[in-house]
Amino acid sequence: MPVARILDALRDAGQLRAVNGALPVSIVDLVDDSRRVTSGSAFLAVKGAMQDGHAWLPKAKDAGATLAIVEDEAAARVIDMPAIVVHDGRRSAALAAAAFHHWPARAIQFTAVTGTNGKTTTVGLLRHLLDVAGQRAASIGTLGVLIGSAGEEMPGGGGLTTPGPVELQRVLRVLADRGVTRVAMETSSHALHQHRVDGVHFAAAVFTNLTRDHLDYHGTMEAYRDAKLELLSLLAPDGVACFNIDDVTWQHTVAEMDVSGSQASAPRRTTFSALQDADVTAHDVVYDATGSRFELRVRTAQGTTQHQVTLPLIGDFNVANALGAAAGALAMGITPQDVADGLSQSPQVPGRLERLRTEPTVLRDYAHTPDALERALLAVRPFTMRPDGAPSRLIVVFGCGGDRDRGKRPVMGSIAERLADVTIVTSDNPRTEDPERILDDIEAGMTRRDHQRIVDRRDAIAAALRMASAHDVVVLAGKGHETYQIRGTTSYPFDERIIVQELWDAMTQGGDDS
Ligand SMILES: CC(=O)N[C@H]1[C@@H](OP(=O)(O)OP(=O)(O)OC[C@H]2O[C@@H](n3ccc(=O)[nH]c3=O)[C@H](O)[C@@H]2O)O[C@H](CO)[C@@H](O)[C@@H]1O[C@H](C)C(=O)N[C@@H](C)C(=O)N[C@H](CCC(=O)O)C(=O)O
Ligand SMILES: Nc1ncnc2c1ncn2[C@@H]1O[C@H](COP(=O)(O)OP(=O)(O)OP(=O)(O)O)[C@@H](O)[C@H]1O
Ligand SMILES: N[C@H](CCC[C@H](N)C(=O)O)C(=O)O
Ligand SMILES: [Mg+2]
Repeated sequence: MPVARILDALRDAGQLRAVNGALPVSIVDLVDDSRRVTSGSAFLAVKGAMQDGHAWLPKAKDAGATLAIVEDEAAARVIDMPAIVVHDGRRSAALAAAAFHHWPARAIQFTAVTGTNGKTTTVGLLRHLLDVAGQRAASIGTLGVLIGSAGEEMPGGGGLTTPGPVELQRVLRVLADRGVTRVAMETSSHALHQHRVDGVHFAAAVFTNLTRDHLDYHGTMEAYRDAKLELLSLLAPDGVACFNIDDVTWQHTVAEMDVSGSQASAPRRTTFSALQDADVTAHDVVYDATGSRFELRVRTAQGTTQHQVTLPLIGDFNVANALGAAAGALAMGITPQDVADGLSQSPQVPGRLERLRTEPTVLRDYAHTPDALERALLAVRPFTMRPDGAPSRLIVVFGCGGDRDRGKRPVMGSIAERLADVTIVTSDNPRTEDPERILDDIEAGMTRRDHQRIVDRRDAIAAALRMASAHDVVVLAGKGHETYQIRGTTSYPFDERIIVQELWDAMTQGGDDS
């Protein structure tokens, strides 16, 4: 790939500061991690959240890198490495990667989904809606890269909700080459703050909700919100911002935009709501143990239309996610009737209130924030019932991830004991923290003292299964689709679908392996 193409892209974006030494005419690869350098590649040194990539320049050179892209001119000069010097390493990473992969985003129309919860579910619904409307669609997010309504898995994404800038452009190139023309993408606050998606212009951006998470990284809720709102600057000129106005933050944002609405800079926008007047709304919602039924109303300049939806996803929050997906799909030109029909045939989203077995009902769910845990437990409560109508029990097994926002732990402890009949506090992904201390943090928010504390998550699940009677509901919260548990810096196999099956077999076949 000619280096001139990268130089042009950086110059056009105002990022090029200087060129040092004799640059190679072409490079074979472009990477932002010295561990991925191969002979003849370019190494992008990024000043990261944890460390400064410039420190890895000598290693990159030893591994065969022939070009450095740096912010810090001296770091390359001192090891005599040809360098392109840029103003902002992070912004330049996304642009250089886009140029290296020959601007794959130009062949694709994008919808972004951001918010604390509901992103994975919403991009899954969008992928399905766009695909059944006849457009080859993919989604990128926590579940990886999935293509088509059935969600064919494609390797890539690097295990992040939003891939890093270099990986993202690589993935987009593969998708474009495979004929994908529509992509629904989770855009995390980390990604927006770190400019991972710069260079992608979104035809629609869906804002789901904003509740507590990631304060370890952003510091305050205001900074977290502002990171999410960075998405507005990535909207295409005629792009549409779709806001959930049942969320107080986004309601305020829309109100502020309405005040400044005459300004040319205000983006086009639509609103969605399950509770109040908006452009896309749900009426007469009826919930049951398999999903919900509602009337979808779509208001446009031409008037309002009504469409019946039978949504096969459990819980009121999934009605909100369906409305967000509907708003995004409508902004992408899908007709309201196709949206309603598509929602009624939605595939399940792995690990989101996913039923692993019945009698007792065991659900695994990805609730790892206070709001998600509350919404998930409230959604399940109506279905805890014996055949004679007497209540049965809601048993929750949950923990909190290590090396993540500590402040959410006691809040989640308090929510669990308020909303579940039995709470078993256990580990999520402890990462490099002491698992017992994480449990201490959770318990600090609990006052009832009648919960169980079982640090080993497999043992905790076994205890829940042992105590559950046929009509009880067990919710395994926090790990959802994950098939591993991170202890220290190692990922160990941990698939709750398999674990529940194994434990159940052991219990019912006489042996108890817990
Ligand atoms: C805090 C954070 O967000 N870190 C992410 C970020 O790293 P960074 O750019 O800040 O880099 P860094 O770790 O400080 O290192 C600086 C530079 O040195 C380089 N390096 C580092 C070591 C080495 O040996 N050689 C080397 O070249 C790194 O590749 C990097 O370019 O960008 C990298 C990709 O470009 C990510 O891999 C990395 O994810 C870490 C592993 C992570 O755990 N991230 C989580 C918190 C995250 O991003 N989560 C969000 C949101 C989740 C959600 O709400 O859904 C996500 O999008 O997944
Ligand atoms: N709209 C919503 N509001 C509140 N909670 C939700 C919503 N949608 C889903 N949830 C809950 O949050 C969990 C995570 O949902 P989902 O994976 O769709 O969100 P996400 O934003 O992609 O999460 P992550 O930030 O981890 O990628 C679900 O398992 C469910 O418990
Ligand atoms: N995207 C989220 C996922 C959290 C999943 C949960 N199982 C945990 O490990 O805390 C994060 O990286 O914070
Ligand atoms: Mg997600």
